[in-house]
Amino acid sequence: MTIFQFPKDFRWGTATASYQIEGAAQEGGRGVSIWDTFARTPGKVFNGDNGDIACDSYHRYEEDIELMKKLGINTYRFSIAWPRIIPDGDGEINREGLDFYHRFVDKLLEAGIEPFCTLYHWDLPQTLEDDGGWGNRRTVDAFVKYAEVIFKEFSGKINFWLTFNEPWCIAFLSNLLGIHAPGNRDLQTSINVAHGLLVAHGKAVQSFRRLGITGQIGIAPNVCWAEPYSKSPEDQAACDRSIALNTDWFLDPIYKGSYPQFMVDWFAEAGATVPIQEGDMEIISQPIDLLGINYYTMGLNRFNPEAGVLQSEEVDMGLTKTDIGWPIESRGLYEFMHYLQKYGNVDVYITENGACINDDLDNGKINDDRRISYYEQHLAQIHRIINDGINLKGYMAWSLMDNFEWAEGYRMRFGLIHVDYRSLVRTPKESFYWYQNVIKNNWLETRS
Ligand SMILES: CCOCCOc1ccc(-c2cn(C[C@@H]3NC[C@@H](O)[C@H]3O)nn2)cc1
Repeated sequence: MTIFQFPKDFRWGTATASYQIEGAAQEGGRGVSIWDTFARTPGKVFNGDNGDIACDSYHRYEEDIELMKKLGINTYRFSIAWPRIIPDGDGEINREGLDFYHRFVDKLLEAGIEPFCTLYHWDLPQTLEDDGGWGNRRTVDAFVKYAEVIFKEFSGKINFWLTFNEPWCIAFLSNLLGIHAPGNRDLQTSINVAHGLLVAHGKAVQSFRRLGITGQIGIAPNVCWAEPYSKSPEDQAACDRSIALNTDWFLDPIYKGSYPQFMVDWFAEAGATVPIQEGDMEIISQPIDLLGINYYTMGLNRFNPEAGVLQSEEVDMGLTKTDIGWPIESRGLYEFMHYLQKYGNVDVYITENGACINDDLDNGKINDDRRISYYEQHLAQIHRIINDGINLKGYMAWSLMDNFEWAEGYRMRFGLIHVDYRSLVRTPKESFYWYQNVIKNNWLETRS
């Protein structure tokens, strides 16, 4: 048994997102999002599941906050649904939507829990997608208007802000691979989306500074750490492309004011170019205060000319996998955090980390020992990272509770709390009590 002590001001939290937990999709003046549309498109989401009810957190948020208090977290990452605030994307403001989030945030603050707010966690108003989505500057301007409404409403209540969750998913998973909403499958479209969201990010940060909003603002890329299958230059290059598309493609423009040239050249070969307008890169590279990092797994990659636009394929490493099929390898988090140092020792929060383990109720308990093992391994890496002097300031487990896992629907469960989707009864899993103990002690006690 080993004890890993964490810094006294380390933030312990959990994370969720609006479309995945709220439900009440046709209530409170909410408009239609691209995920409402995508989920209703036959074949896009497992079992035809959708977010109409989800965990019903729109109505049950007080119960959720009681469970957060019981867990002992001091930070809670959530997202605001743009379609609740400006239902048609860039028109009238919906006061009822703002009032819902005021009630929610006030309850969090009452419970002594720091709100950590994501402005955009994938639920784009459908009207804007109908008019070209993130590739249309109208959407960029609409996002800035939405962000300014939220900043002015919640300045002083919310002090931690993220503009976008997982830009790689927004751009490439959703517009090149077509696996998430809106389901496009086009390289140029995905590059246009990536650029549009980066400009929107930069403009929102400019507004944040101009309006004198309290707190810190950043963005939350997801990590795809990968190592080469062999020492061949081709396999190493395939690895580099895979990592870069999740990380450098977004963080180079933000921290360096330019895209990674080797990737720009790679896409040019494929006939796609970045639609940069005069002044864009200066806007995108506004200084930010923090980074959210979402880590789940890592890959072993090799060159394969048939393997998609990156010509990079993952090889099965024979590692234990979670129930969604992702290899469990916490070392990738450690390696990635050192890779990230090329942007400087910036303040980082792990804004998502967790395991899909589909254990169900067994005599009223959920003995999700595999999830405990996953967290134990990854928190041990977090401790190593902090010990190496990297400014890792906090950790948010994905997720507080089981919820709508996008194209997987409700079959994939990431929660510390089990949700019965018929009764909506919440049941803390054994991992909930394990994490509760880590938070109470502010140390990790490994079992081996
Ligand atoms: C066959 C080709 O496959 C390509 C990869 O396909 C995927 C699918 C899904 C993901 C994915 C899902 N999550 C968890 C979410 N993060 C944000 C939060 O909302 C969680 O629900 N992270 N990454 C990645 C890649």
